[in-house]
Amino acid sequence: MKIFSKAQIYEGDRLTAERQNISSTDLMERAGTQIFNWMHARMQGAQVPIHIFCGIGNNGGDGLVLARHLVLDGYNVKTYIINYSDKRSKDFLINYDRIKNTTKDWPVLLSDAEELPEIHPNDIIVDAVFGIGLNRPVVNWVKTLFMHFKASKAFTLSIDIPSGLFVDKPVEDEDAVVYAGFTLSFASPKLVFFLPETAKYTVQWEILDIGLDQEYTFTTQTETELISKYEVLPNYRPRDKFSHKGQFGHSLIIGGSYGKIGAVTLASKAALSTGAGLVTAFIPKCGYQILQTAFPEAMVITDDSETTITNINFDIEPTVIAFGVGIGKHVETVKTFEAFLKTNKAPLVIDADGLNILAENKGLLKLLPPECVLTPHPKELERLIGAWANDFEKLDKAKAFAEKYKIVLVIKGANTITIFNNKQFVNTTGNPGLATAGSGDVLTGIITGLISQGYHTLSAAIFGVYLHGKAADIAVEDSGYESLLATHVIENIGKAIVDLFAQPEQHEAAQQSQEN
Ligand SMILES: NC(=O)C1=CN([C@@H]2O[C@H](COP(=O)(O)OP(=O)(O)OC[C@H]3O[C@@H](n4cnc5c(N)ncnc54)[C@H](OP(=O)(O)O)[C@@H]3O)[C@@H](O)[C@H]2O)[C@@H](O)CC1
Ligand SMILES: Nc1ncnc2c1ncn2[C@@H]1O[C@H](COP(=O)(O)OP(=O)(O)O)[C@@H](O)[C@H]1O
Ligand SMILES: [K+]
Repeated sequence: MKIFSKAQIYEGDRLTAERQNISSTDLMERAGTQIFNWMHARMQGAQVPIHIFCGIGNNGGDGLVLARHLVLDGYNVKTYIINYSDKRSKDFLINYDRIKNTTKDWPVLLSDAEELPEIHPNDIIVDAVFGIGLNRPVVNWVKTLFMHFKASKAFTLSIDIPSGLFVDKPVEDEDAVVYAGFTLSFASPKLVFFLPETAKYTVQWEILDIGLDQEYTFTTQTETELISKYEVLPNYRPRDKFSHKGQFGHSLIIGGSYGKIGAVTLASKAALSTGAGLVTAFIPKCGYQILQTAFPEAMVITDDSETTITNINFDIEPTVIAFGVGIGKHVETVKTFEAFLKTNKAPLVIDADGLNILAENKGLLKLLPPECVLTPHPKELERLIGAWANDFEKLDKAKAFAEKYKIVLVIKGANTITIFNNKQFVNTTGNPGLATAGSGDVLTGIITGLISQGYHTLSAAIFGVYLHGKAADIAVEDSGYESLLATHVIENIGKAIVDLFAQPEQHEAAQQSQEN
């Protein structure tokens, strides 16, 4: 799913109105009505007090449309205008008149923190104070209002985006943002729903289809894409009936050191479980028996050294090479890595201490093959690109770094973001169970296994991150977060692949056809 920028959303609104020959007021009516439908389907007329807080722009206008429909359907509604500016938008004003003509219970005007209404924990708050038009910090009394929402413990439904949250800037004051239980967003989800510093402002979100011009939504190129099953499926490479293992490539996993042979075992298993034709592990001598016993499907080549990688030397022709899991940063390892990079022609996936070696020897970066995959967790990323002040700066620095070295950069975390060529792909699978030893090694193996079969490195990174998260999502159904082991993720890669082709559950299918 595309994540549109603020400018693209405004342009989509404008073009939709023009091409469908409707007014912006009609579009707002659609938006507010969709929210009403969503609430009505869930509330079925329940007389829970609903407090609707509307700003004076179009987000507030959406809130007024919703309020009018709820009033007309007999709901228990109280509407407030948050009068933070006298520059009311045209469509706000039209809907202000419309609600005044609908009910004698006119919206209450709030202009300071003295007169905030009482809100009980079982009430519902609808937050239509600010939408994507927020462009400067909110004034103090509006911040007090947002803190009042939070203190009330009432369920808060935000329209389009939690008020106080910028679409493209970091939050400066955490109290000046609404904490939403749910956000109903138009056009596309907002990037801030997925970033570590701002995801907490909405527990859940959903997109409401307001019928934006389809040509515009299909053809507009976005900087950010949200990756779910429907984005990875078109890149899936089906297998031919007569295919043989020679077609699925040979993965070489270089890594391990004394006490860290498990990392290579996990990565090797993951590569083969994702479909690599052959896997060879290149490890120090001490790991030979361990690996061959733990994972007989893999072949093994040993280094000259007993405990570390000191001399990368092999007589096979790997399709892809992974470097770094469990490898350490021994001076000899760094030397042999440099020598290896100077002659290597195979696509590369670099993880763990492989990344730390790059960070400490930045000259090596220019030796990386084009479209090489790097999979740092946040600490490794910081070592590579330096510290950042906020999530936006992190992404900017990461994009510049990826661009400079022409690499595919996989920033691991709760919503792993893959960066390539100034585009960012935000993953939607995975869960906190993955915060466990070895889960990153498994990801390295999965991505390597995909490249081995002929996936382009970028597709392999995006698809691999998706499969890794999905396998973990399936695994936690049995294990719970706490008991998830990296091994369980490997065991469920198969189910994650099968799930790509699963038909939606009946209720999902019904919901989808309703939305269409
Ligand atoms: N396709 C779609 O997505 C559709 C979107 N729609 C809806 O429109 C919403 C965007 O509406 P919007 O542009 O009117 O902006 P909104 O957020 O209501 O803010 C209002 C104004 O407040 C101002 N302002 C900014 N910061 C401020 C501050 N700190 N303190 C005080 N004032 C501040 C600023 O004006 P300024 O004073 O800078 O001139 C701003 O313009 C969008 O989120 C969605 O809900 C639907 O209706 C139709 C389809
Ligand atoms: N809270 C979380 N939600 C989703 N995925 C997570 C979470 N925490 C970690 N992960 C994923 O788990 C993996 C951890 O990788 P890494 O930190 O390298 O682990 P290790 O070094 O133990 O192998 C990454 O793919 C990351 O995206
Ligand atoms: K809002």
